[in-house]
Amino acid sequence: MKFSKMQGIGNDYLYFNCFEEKIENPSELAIKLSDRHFGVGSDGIILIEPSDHADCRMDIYNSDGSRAMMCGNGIRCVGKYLYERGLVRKDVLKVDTLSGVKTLFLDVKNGIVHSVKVDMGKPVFRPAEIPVIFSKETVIDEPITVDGNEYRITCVSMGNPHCILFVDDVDAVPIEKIGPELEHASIFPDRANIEFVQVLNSGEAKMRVWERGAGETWACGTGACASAISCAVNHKTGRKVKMHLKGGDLSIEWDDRTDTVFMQGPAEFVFDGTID
Ligand SMILES: N[C@H](CCC[C@H](N)C(=O)O)C(=O)O
Repeated sequence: MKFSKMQGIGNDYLYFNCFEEKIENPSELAIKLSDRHFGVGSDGIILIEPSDHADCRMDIYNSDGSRAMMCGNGIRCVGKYLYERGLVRKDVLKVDTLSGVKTLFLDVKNGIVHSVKVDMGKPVFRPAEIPVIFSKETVIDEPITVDGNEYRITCVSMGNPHCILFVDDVDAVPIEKIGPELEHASIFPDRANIEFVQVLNSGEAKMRVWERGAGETWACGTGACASAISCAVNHKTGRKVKMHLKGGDLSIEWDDRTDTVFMQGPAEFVFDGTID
């Protein structure tokens, strides 16, 4: 099996070209290969598959083997992979995912994709569709108690579930303790990605993420979108936010006319490999 290791601001996955390879049990493979001591080391694996209504289909599995609906950092890498490995020769692409078809706008110079802008679709606030078990119509700055600890949360789906908490200092968050407690909280029937956000000014925020099925990662694209939206709905920033993550920055814009969220950021190859 051939794979390409790629990363989007430090959120690293192993990519398999399923136009050429057949992957039998991706969940088991994700667990085995993601291990940073006994495997290749990654936050999960991503399958690039044929599609009859898009340029390809993206299927993502977290490092714990769970299948996810969408991956923001991953889809930018898929766009770069398709273009630079010659599967497509255009700079506007459609990638199908379990949360619908996304449109990608590639910034190409001399045949190299320098950054990718993704139409991430519309945020979803209805608890039943996130999903989160809550009695109100939205979960915006709501108090909850988990394992005896009080939190104020904002929940939104970007095709996958996100729970955002605002903090004064992201670097001081005991993420290894709070992350899994909230990821597995009973109010999240499908678990959730947990983001901790420190607002810097009306156009910038710093964040850390405890990802569902992967633990703390260096970045989460859907999480950056969910965090920027949460900043806006809580009146802490405007609708254009530069999100500073451990692995780098993402530019997020929530269009007030179309309700659409755009995410722009880099995508990089690390190395190609083969597995016997
Ligand atoms: N852990 C996520 C999937 C990966 C998303 C993330 N890496 C991104 O860039 O959006 C979930 O289970 O919903």
